[in-house]
Amino acid sequence: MTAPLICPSILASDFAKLGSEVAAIEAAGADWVHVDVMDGHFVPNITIGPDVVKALRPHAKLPFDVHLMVAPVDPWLEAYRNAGADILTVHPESGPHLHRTLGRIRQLGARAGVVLNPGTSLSVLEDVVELVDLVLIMSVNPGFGGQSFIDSSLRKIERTRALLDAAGSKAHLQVDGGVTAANAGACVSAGADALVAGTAVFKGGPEAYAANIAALKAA
Ligand SMILES: O=C(CO)[C@H](O)[C@H](O)COP(=O)(O)O
Ligand SMILES: [Fe+2]
Repeated sequence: MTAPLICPSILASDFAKLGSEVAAIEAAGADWVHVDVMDGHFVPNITIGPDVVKALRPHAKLPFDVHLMVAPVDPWLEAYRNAGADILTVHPESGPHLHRTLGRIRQLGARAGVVLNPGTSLSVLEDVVELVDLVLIMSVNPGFGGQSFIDSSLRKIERTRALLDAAGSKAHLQVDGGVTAANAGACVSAGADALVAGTAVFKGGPEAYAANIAALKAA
Protein backbone atom coordinates (compact mmCIF):
# COMPACT_ATOMS: atom_id res chain seq x y z
CA MET A 1 0.00 0.00 0.00
CA THR A 2 1.43 3.42 -0.91
CA ALA A 3 1.83 5.98 1.86
CA PRO A 4 -0.95 8.54 2.02
CA LEU A 5 -0.45 12.22 1.33
CA ILE A 6 -0.25 14.07 4.64
CA CYS A 7 -2.05 17.42 4.71
CA PRO A 8 -1.45 19.20 8.01
CA SER A 9 -4.34 21.48 8.98
CA ILE A 10 -2.81 24.79 10.05
CA LEU A 11 -5.90 25.34 12.19
CA ALA A 12 -3.91 23.54 14.91
CA SER A 13 -0.73 25.56 14.38
CA ASP A 14 0.43 28.63 16.30
CA PHE A 15 -1.52 31.46 14.64
CA ALA A 16 1.03 33.98 15.95
CA LYS A 17 3.68 32.30 13.76
CA LEU A 18 1.77 31.07 10.73
CA GLY A 19 4.56 31.74 8.22
CA SER A 20 7.17 29.74 10.10
CA GLU A 21 4.62 27.01 10.87
CA VAL A 22 3.92 26.49 7.16
CA ALA A 23 7.65 26.42 6.40
CA ALA A 24 8.20 23.97 9.28
CA ILE A 25 5.63 21.44 8.06
CA GLU A 26 7.11 21.58 4.56
CA ALA A 27 10.57 20.87 6.01
CA ALA A 28 9.06 18.07 8.11
CA GLY A 29 7.74 16.15 5.09
CA ALA A 30 4.16 17.34 4.62
CA ASP A 31 2.64 16.91 1.15
CA TRP A 32 -0.04 19.63 1.10
CA VAL A 33 -0.91 22.56 3.38
CA HIS A 34 -4.56 22.24 4.48
CA VAL A 35 -6.13 25.64 5.12
CA ASP A 36 -9.49 25.69 6.93
CA VAL A 37 -11.55 28.72 5.98
CA MET A 38 -14.51 29.35 8.33
CA ASP A 39 -16.96 32.23 8.15
CA GLY A 40 -18.83 32.15 11.48
CA HIS A 41 -22.03 31.44 9.55
CA PHE A 42 -21.70 28.15 7.67
CA VAL A 43 -19.75 26.87 10.69
CA PRO A 44 -19.53 28.39 14.19
CA ASN A 45 -15.95 29.64 13.94
CA ILE A 46 -14.00 32.30 12.02
CA THR A 47 -10.51 31.65 10.70
CA ILE A 48 -8.52 32.60 7.61
CA GLY A 49 -9.27 35.20 4.93
CA PRO A 50 -7.69 35.37 1.46
CA ASP A 51 -5.16 38.01 2.54
CA VAL A 52 -3.74 35.58 5.09
CA VAL A 53 -3.45 32.85 2.42
CA LYS A 54 -1.66 35.35 0.16
CA ALA A 55 0.74 36.27 2.96
CA LEU A 56 1.49 32.59 3.63
CA ARG A 57 2.02 31.60 -0.01
CA PRO A 58 5.74 32.55 -0.18
CA HIS A 59 6.51 30.48 2.93
CA ALA A 60 6.15 27.07 1.23
CA LYS A 61 6.17 25.52 -2.25
CA LEU A 62 3.68 22.80 -1.28
CA PRO A 63 0.19 22.82 -2.81
CA PHE A 64 -2.28 24.87 -0.76
CA ASP A 65 -5.39 22.75 -0.17
CA VAL A 66 -8.10 25.22 0.85
CA HIS A 67 -11.18 23.81 2.58
CA LEU A 68 -13.91 26.42 2.25
CA MET A 69 -16.51 26.37 5.05
CA VAL A 70 -18.17 29.54 3.79
CA ALA A 71 -21.68 30.24 2.51
CA PRO A 72 -22.38 31.45 -0.06
CA VAL A 73 -19.07 30.12 -1.39
CA ASP A 74 -19.15 31.25 -5.04
CA PRO A 75 -18.15 34.90 -4.40
CA TRP A 76 -14.96 33.74 -2.65
CA LEU A 77 -13.53 31.27 -5.16
CA GLU A 78 -11.56 33.76 -7.21
CA ALA A 79 -10.12 35.57 -4.18
CA TYR A 80 -8.73 32.35 -2.69
CA ARG A 81 -7.44 31.17 -6.07
CA ASN A 82 -5.69 34.51 -6.64
CA ALA A 83 -4.27 34.30 -3.13
CA GLY A 84 -2.50 31.06 -4.08
CA ALA A 85 -4.89 28.17 -3.50
CA ASP A 86 -4.12 25.13 -5.68
CA ILE A 87 -7.12 23.07 -4.54
CA LEU A 88 -10.48 24.58 -3.60
CA THR A 89 -12.83 22.24 -1.77
CA VAL A 90 -16.50 23.14 -1.28
CA HIS A 91 -19.46 21.79 0.67
CA PRO A 92 -22.58 21.07 -1.45
CA GLU A 93 -24.63 22.97 1.16
CA SER A 94 -22.63 26.16 0.60
CA GLY A 95 -24.22 27.15 -2.69
CA PRO A 96 -27.25 26.42 -4.85
CA HIS A 97 -25.44 24.99 -7.90
CA LEU A 98 -22.65 22.55 -7.02
CA HIS A 99 -22.06 21.59 -10.66
CA ARG A 100 -21.53 25.23 -11.63
CA THR A 101 -19.28 25.88 -8.62
CA LEU A 102 -16.99 22.93 -9.43
CA GLY A 103 -16.80 24.01 -13.06
CA ARG A 104 -15.90 27.53 -11.97
CA ILE A 105 -13.08 26.24 -9.75
CA ARG A 106 -11.54 24.37 -12.69
CA GLN A 107 -12.06 27.40 -14.93
CA LEU A 108 -9.96 29.36 -12.44
CA GLY A 109 -7.18 26.80 -12.95
CA ALA A 110 -7.49 25.15 -9.54
CA ARG A 111 -8.25 21.54 -8.68
CA ALA A 112 -11.85 21.11 -7.55
CA GLY A 113 -12.83 19.29 -4.38
CA VAL A 114 -16.18 18.36 -2.89
CA VAL A 115 -16.53 17.71 0.85
CA LEU A 116 -19.19 15.59 2.50
CA ASN A 117 -20.16 16.16 6.12
CA PRO A 118 -20.96 13.17 8.32
CA GLY A 119 -24.67 13.80 7.69
CA THR A 120 -24.38 14.44 3.94
CA SER A 121 -25.30 11.62 1.60
CA LEU A 122 -22.70 10.23 -0.76
CA SER A 123 -25.29 10.37 -3.52
CA VAL A 124 -24.38 14.06 -4.04
CA LEU A 125 -21.18 12.84 -5.63
CA GLU A 126 -22.80 10.68 -8.29
CA ASP A 127 -23.81 13.56 -10.54
CA VAL A 128 -20.60 15.58 -10.26
CA VAL A 129 -17.94 12.87 -10.14
CA GLU A 130 -16.47 13.89 -13.50
CA LEU A 131 -15.91 17.42 -12.20
CA VAL A 132 -13.97 16.54 -9.06
CA ASP A 133 -10.25 16.13 -8.48
CA LEU A 134 -10.70 15.44 -4.78
CA VAL A 135 -13.40 14.07 -2.50
CA LEU A 136 -13.06 14.97 1.16
CA ILE A 137 -14.90 12.87 3.71
CA MET A 138 -15.42 14.75 6.98
CA SER A 139 -14.86 12.42 9.93
CA VAL A 140 -16.06 15.13 12.36
CA ASN A 141 -18.67 17.83 12.02
CA PRO A 142 -16.84 20.87 10.64
CA GLY A 143 -16.01 23.97 12.64
CA PHE A 144 -13.29 23.01 15.09
CA GLY A 145 -10.05 21.07 15.35
CA GLY A 146 -9.35 18.57 18.07
CA GLN A 147 -12.59 16.57 17.81
CA SER A 148 -12.87 12.78 17.94
CA PHE A 149 -12.98 10.70 14.77
CA ILE A 150 -16.49 9.41 13.98
CA ASP A 151 -15.99 5.68 13.39
CA SER A 152 -18.82 5.30 10.87
CA SER A 153 -16.70 7.47 8.54
CA LEU A 154 -14.64 4.38 7.67
CA ARG A 155 -17.61 2.74 5.97
CA LYS A 156 -18.30 5.99 4.13
CA ILE A 157 -14.69 6.09 2.88
CA GLU A 158 -15.13 2.52 1.57
CA ARG A 159 -18.37 3.46 -0.20
CA THR A 160 -16.72 6.56 -1.69
CA ARG A 161 -13.75 4.51 -2.92
CA ALA A 162 -16.16 2.09 -4.60
CA LEU A 163 -18.07 4.95 -6.24
CA LEU A 164 -14.87 6.60 -7.53
CA ASP A 165 -13.48 3.31 -8.86
CA ALA A 166 -16.77 2.42 -10.56
CA ALA A 167 -16.77 5.85 -12.26
CA GLY A 168 -13.14 5.42 -13.35
CA SER A 169 -12.26 8.55 -11.36
CA LYS A 170 -8.67 9.27 -10.36
CA ALA A 171 -9.80 11.85 -7.78
CA HIS A 172 -8.00 11.89 -4.45
CA LEU A 173 -9.96 10.57 -1.50
CA GLN A 174 -9.13 12.65 1.57
CA VAL A 175 -10.26 12.31 5.19
CA ASP A 176 -10.50 15.23 7.64
CA GLY A 177 -11.18 15.36 11.35
CA GLY A 178 -9.73 13.50 14.32
CA VAL A 179 -7.18 11.64 12.19
CA THR A 180 -4.36 10.18 14.30
CA ALA A 181 -1.65 7.54 13.93
CA ALA A 182 -4.13 5.17 15.63
CA ASN A 183 -6.81 5.43 12.91
CA ALA A 184 -4.76 6.51 9.85
CA GLY A 185 -4.13 2.90 8.80
CA ALA A 186 -7.84 2.11 8.87
CA CYS A 187 -8.56 5.21 6.73
CA VAL A 188 -6.01 4.10 4.12
CA SER A 189 -7.26 0.49 4.20
CA ALA A 190 -10.77 1.85 3.59
CA GLY A 191 -9.51 3.62 0.46
CA ALA A 192 -8.23 7.06 1.46
CA ASP A 193 -5.04 8.35 -0.15
CA ALA A 194 -4.80 11.73 1.61
CA LEU A 195 -5.11 12.47 5.32
CA VAL A 196 -5.76 15.86 6.90
CA ALA A 197 -4.41 16.10 10.42
CA GLY A 198 -4.21 19.15 12.65
CA THR A 199 -3.75 18.11 16.24
CA ALA A 200 -1.83 14.95 15.34
CA VAL A 201 0.78 16.92 13.35
CA PHE A 202 1.18 20.05 15.46
CA LYS A 203 1.25 18.40 18.91
CA GLY A 204 4.61 18.76 20.63
CA GLY A 205 5.77 21.82 18.67
CA PRO A 206 8.11 22.15 15.66
CA GLU A 207 10.66 19.58 16.90
CA ALA A 208 7.95 16.92 16.78
CA TYR A 209 6.47 17.66 13.33
CA ALA A 210 8.70 15.31 11.32
CA ALA A 211 8.07 12.38 13.66
CA ASN A 212 4.34 13.13 13.80
CA ILE A 213 4.09 13.18 9.99
CA ALA A 214 6.21 10.04 9.67
CA ALA A 215 3.94 8.25 12.18
CA LEU A 216 0.87 9.10 10.09
CA LYS A 217 2.55 7.94 6.87
CA ALA A 218 3.67 4.69 8.46
CA ALA A 219 0.38 3.89 10.18
O1 LIG B 1 -11.90 20.99 8.68
C1 LIG B 1 -11.55 20.91 9.83
C2 LIG B 1 -12.54 21.22 10.91
O2 LIG B 1 -13.70 21.69 10.36
C3 LIG B 1 -10.11 20.58 10.20
O3 LIG B 1 -9.40 20.36 9.00
C4 LIG B 1 -9.97 19.38 11.12
O4 LIG B 1 -10.75 19.49 12.25
C5 LIG B 1 -8.52 19.08 11.42
O5 LIG B 1 -8.20 19.16 12.77
P1 LIG B 1 -7.96 17.87 13.71
O6 LIG B 1 -7.00 16.96 12.98
O7 LIG B 1 -7.39 18.47 14.96
O8 LIG B 1 -9.30 17.22 13.91
FE1 LIG C 1 -10.49 20.90 7.00
